[in-house]
Amino acid sequence: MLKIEGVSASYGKSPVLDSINMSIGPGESVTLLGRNGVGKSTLLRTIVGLHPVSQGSITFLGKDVTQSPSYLRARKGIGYVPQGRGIFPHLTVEENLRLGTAASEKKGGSGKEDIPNHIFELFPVLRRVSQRKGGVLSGGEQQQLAIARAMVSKPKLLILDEPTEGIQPSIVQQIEETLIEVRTQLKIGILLVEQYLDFAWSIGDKFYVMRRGQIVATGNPREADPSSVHHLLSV
Ligand SMILES: Nc1ncnc2c1ncn2[C@@H]1O[C@H](COP(=O)(O)OP(=O)(O)OP(=O)(O)O)[C@@H](O)[C@H]1O
Repeated sequence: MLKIEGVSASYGKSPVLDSINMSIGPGESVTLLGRNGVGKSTLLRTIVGLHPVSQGSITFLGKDVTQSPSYLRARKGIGYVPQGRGIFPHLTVEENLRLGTAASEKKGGSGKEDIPNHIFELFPVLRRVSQRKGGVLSGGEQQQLAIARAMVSKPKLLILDEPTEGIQPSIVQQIEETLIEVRTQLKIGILLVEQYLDFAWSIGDKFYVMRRGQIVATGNPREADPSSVHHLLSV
């Protein structure tokens, strides 16, 4: 579904990504691990079209999207939940969700469409707080809103940048259960950047470890030895 081949990127003259190769099959769940500053968020930003690549290609559903603007990638089915959530604090939960419909390909993106029912089934708490402003929600509720907003446009691949950052453990578990449902019931692929290894392990079909802009290991969490991954993440 997503293929990244030889992707490099930089900030000015500083190289950040160095010949990254990665693939995600339909409905597959992939976690990207790595210490702070190794380039994980930058890689996600190149996939969604918010940062240019200097070399290599990104193919989504068989089409080269390397040069496509981010709104077209969203319409093709790439949903994105950025680090820090990126919700609109002064808009209500419902308004935030309606903005998510603007990325939808079929509806033409007027933003006036109904919020699909399955969103409130996946995130029951959002129905209860639908008229509250995004900014007054708890951290966990804001994260659920950010994920729900990306889901409104019915993505085929959902990309999440550290969804558990700054969230209390009980809510982490809720988010984990929601993502498992997204994958198993809705058959949506997931690419997840995560520092919290247990969470990454329970969700992923495949993992990649990044170090200094390169992929240094990949494997299946069910077969890999977690201690060797711990080691890679600690050196
Ligand atoms: N806008 C920017 N301009 C210049 N350098 C940047 C910019 N954004 C990130 N960097 C640098 O690029 C490198 C990779 O950053 P990136 O945010 O992709 O890493 P990360 O692995 O996601 O880290 P974290 O886990 O802390 O979010 C870091 O050295 C960072 O300082």
